[in-house]
Amino acid sequence: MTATATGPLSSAAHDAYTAGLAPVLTARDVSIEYEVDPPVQAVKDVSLTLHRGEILGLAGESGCGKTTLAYGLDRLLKPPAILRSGEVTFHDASGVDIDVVGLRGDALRAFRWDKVSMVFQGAMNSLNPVISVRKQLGDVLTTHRPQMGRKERDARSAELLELVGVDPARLDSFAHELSGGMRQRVMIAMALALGPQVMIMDEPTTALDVVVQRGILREIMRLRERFDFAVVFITHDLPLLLEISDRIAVMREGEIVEIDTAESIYSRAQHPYTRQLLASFPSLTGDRGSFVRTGAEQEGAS
Ligand SMILES: Nc1ncnc2c1ncn2[C@@H]1O[C@H](COP(=O)(O)OP(=O)(O)OP(=O)(O)O)[C@@H](O)[C@H]1O
Repeated sequence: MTATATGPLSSAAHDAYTAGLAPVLTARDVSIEYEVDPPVQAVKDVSLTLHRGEILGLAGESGCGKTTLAYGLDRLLKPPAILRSGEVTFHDASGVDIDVVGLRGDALRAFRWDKVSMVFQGAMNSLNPVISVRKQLGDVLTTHRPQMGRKERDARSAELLELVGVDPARLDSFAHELSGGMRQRVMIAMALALGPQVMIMDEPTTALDVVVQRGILREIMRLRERFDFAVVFITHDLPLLLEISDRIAVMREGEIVEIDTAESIYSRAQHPYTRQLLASFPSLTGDRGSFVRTGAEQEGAS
């Protein structure tokens, strides 16, 4: 039995877990290709439901298609990438379903950031070095909330920095004056700015040292509790995903081969590839425990 023939493997515990949850984003049979020579089928017939308020971890080795899928869900694909087929539906909190693939122009711009925001791989390096944090946060608000006055924008920007654990006095700082951890927190503040219902985080902390990474992850968990957005969290770091995710989808060569609760993936993985992936992290037999979820240790300086 292959995943292609049967769809991803999952357990009865998974079905019980998802039964009571409301979907916020649904992908059906999504296929994405890079039109190069020869063409690369980066995502093959992926179906996936993200539920309101959940953290879904996307695991799999480099090149398996995680980033491409994430970009597809948020309509951020650029040539030579093309969404060959499939549907993506956003189930808005208002009760309206949005056909994401069909969005064009202003409707597409309003959807991105407003409904689904993204923290990119290496995002901390994409802050503009010659523009203050105030202006960069302010620009997101000016573009998407044109009715906001300057005072209101400033207040919201300060509030956003506070939310991500950065002193609002930093509003007048420039990127080069901030540590890597702070810059990444500012990027998360930007992603939070419009109160999205989904945040896609692609390796958001990989470039940071472990202590700073932990601090930021705990912040994301706290914010999720408070604002109830769903998170698609992408990383190679399976041990980390096991700690922070409600569910984990395991990708291999463009397909999701297994999707289950973090608990089931950890203790009862069914797919040989998932087991192989788990076995490749010796730390999983160690004592990393529930460090992020419990926040049991002191947050480091970041
Ligand atoms: N611009 C491109 N042109 C051609 N092929 C590409 C392009 N970008 C990605 N690919 C290919 O698409 C496949 C999926 O890549 P993708 O970056 O989505 O994987 P990933 O799992 O996110 O990897 P990583 O963890 O290294 O970011 C890979 O085979 C990759 O080589």
